[in-house]
Amino acid sequence: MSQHRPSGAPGRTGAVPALPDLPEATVSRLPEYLRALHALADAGHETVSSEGLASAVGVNSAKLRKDLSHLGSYGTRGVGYDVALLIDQIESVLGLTQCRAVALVGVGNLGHALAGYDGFASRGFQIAALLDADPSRVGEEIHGLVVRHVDELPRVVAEESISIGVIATPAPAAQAVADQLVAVGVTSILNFAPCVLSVPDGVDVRKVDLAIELQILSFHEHRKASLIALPATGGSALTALPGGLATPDTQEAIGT
Ligand SMILES: NC(=O)c1ccc[n+]([C@@H]2O[C@H](COP(=O)([O-])OP(=O)(O)OC[C@H]3O[C@@H](n4cnc5c(N)ncnc54)[C@H](O)[C@@H]3O)[C@@H](O)[C@H]2O)c1
Repeated sequence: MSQHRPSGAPGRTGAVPALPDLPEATVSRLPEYLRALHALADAGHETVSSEGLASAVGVNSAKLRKDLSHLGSYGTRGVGYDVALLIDQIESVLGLTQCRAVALVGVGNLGHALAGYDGFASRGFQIAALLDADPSRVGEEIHGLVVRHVDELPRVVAEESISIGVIATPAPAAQAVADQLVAVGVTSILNFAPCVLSVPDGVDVRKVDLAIELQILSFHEHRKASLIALPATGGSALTALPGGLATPDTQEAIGT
């Protein structure tokens, strides 16, 4: 779901060693491996087979081995992967060895829910600033953070060393907010507004749209219903929908 990811774009610090330019699909699966590995570690497992980890994540084991080979991680024959080591490797590649400060712009219904969510801290992210354009929201305290006016963005980003911006404004305001974030040096944006953002080279944008995910699930529901409705005549079931759409991978991540 990345809207823009120029290869080799420098990060803000520019001080990190060169990392392999991994396939985007691999990058999107690494957080899922990480989550499964943390669960295995919490349950006391020290090693895991590629099949075990693959099934915990819901991918096939060949894909998992290929993904992990990009990290130089091949496991040990007959033993599998060292859970703690693999956690370290994935966290290192994802840049999760440091806590990243996040600014949330737009503190309405969705913004409130995000601001109140405890789960980011344990994954290496700290919501360090809440900003909104509505003066009536400015000054409100949510989870110990006071909402500030969006005009304060340049100062807040500098003070809090913000590296990631989250946009939870209505769609018509989102591009202007993205422009403001970029202007103050933010190079990664997570966009919840249902619109496509235009950003310069070197800025990564990911978008989350639950309505789109629901529409994809709607397709699967529609397809399953069409298969059930087909008479058992021996014809190809996949002709029930236009183009014989085969969708083998029905478990896709939402991309968060
Ligand atoms: N991605 C998803 O799955 C998902 C789910 C729900 C909502 N949304 C989207 O998230 C966005 C927020 O939804 P909501 O229900 O919280 O809306 P909301 O109206 O409750 O909140 C939006 C907030 O943005 C603020 N705002 C408006 N313009 C601004 C600007 N220029 N700078 C800073 N703040 C500004 C408003 O003052 C308000 O507080 C919408 O675009 C909505 O479509 C996405």
